[in-house]
Amino acid sequence: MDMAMAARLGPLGLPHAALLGSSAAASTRALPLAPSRAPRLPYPLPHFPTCRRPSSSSSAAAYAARPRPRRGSPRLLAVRAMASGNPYAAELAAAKKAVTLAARLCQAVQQDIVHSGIQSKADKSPVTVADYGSQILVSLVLKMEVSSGPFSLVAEEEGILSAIDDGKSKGGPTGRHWVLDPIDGTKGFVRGDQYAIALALLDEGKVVLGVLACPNLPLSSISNPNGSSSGGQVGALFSATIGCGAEVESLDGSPPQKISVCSIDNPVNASFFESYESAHSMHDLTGSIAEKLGVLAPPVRIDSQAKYGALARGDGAIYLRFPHKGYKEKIWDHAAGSIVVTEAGGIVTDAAGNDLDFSKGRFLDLDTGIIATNKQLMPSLLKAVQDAIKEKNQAASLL
Ligand SMILES: Nc1ncnc2c1ncn2[C@@H]1O[C@H](COP(=O)(O)O)[C@@H](OP(=O)(O)O)[C@H]1O
Ligand SMILES: [Mg+2]
Repeated sequence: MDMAMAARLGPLGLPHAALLGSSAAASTRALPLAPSRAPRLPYPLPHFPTCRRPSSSSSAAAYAARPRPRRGSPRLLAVRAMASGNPYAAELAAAKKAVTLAARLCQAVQQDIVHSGIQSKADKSPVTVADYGSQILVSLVLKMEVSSGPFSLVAEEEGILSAIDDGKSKGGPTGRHWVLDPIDGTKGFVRGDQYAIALALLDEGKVVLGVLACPNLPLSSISNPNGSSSGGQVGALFSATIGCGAEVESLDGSPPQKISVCSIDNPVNASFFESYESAHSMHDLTGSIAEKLGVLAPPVRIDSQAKYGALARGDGAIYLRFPHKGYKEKIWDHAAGSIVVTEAGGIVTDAAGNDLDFSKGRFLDLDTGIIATNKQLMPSLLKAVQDAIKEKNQAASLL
């Protein structure tokens, strides 16, 4: 970090109120890091409906039933479990608080970028401030709110200030690791379009919790192809915990609503999401997959894991992601989004139909692509994907 950047961040590396702007500074105050009155628990419990009990044969049930290390006082764990039935309730509440704060910072910076036309001058410093500031806020809130056990954060930004040096963690198959993308969809962020603050928790190599703050996503559903709003409330916070389903609420704090993927079983009625950036996903291949499947609607191209959120609440039926050869997917680009979709009843796999494996460190061990849809469409989607890839490879071998 250079000195100019350090000066723009206040003490402790927290973004200076002047940088946030008066409204953002006021809203930061409205969401205090510590409760103003002494509650019986050190954090407010979220209003979760009791978790559904996964069937005993499911991997979620086996996972939930495994012996787990003791974290926090036994009394606290008991109170938490009785109150919500969600063993990760405290972590979920902290994660929501963290990304909501980070989203407010990002919103203020994005407005500055869009209004000042900074992007055309190739001045990257506001993006850097939002990226680093978002990570600092999330890191500090998690540390303050979930203090038991060692703190491990796998994040996109590594080694900025000591406050976020935790982002260096390598992740892996054991222990607990927070996984953070402080601004996912940076290109969309700079353009004034969609982006997300994505935070997940890995426990023994599995994603057990995910939250996605999508400040520019309409709260109810996407009403036009680039994901922007044509009126109505904007700013959605998706969340999911393993075995407990997925929810959406407004970033301003409306009560959470359960969400589920669409139930479309005929591809003719389906639409599909993909990256806005053709450099991130091969639009020619996704077009060919859609054609083989019989999808008639044009692709809905939006940036970031907002796609996973939109899919999870049924705004569209399919998400296709096929990076160009040699690209290695990062765990922070998919951890939060994938659990939001699977807990909403969807399926997320690689192009061969295998579950994504988040236990291998900072990267996902795959190089073919990622697909997501509902259970009804997945078999025919997989076939279309494999046929399209085969055709593309054959065409390439003839060149
Ligand atoms: N060549 C590439 N192929 C695939 N993904 C890429 C890429 N270059 C960057 N990305 C990833 O794509 C993410 C954005 O995904 P999407 O296309 O869905 O908006 C980026 O996240 P960041 O913006 O956090 O860096 C980045 O991690
Ligand atoms: Mg990203």
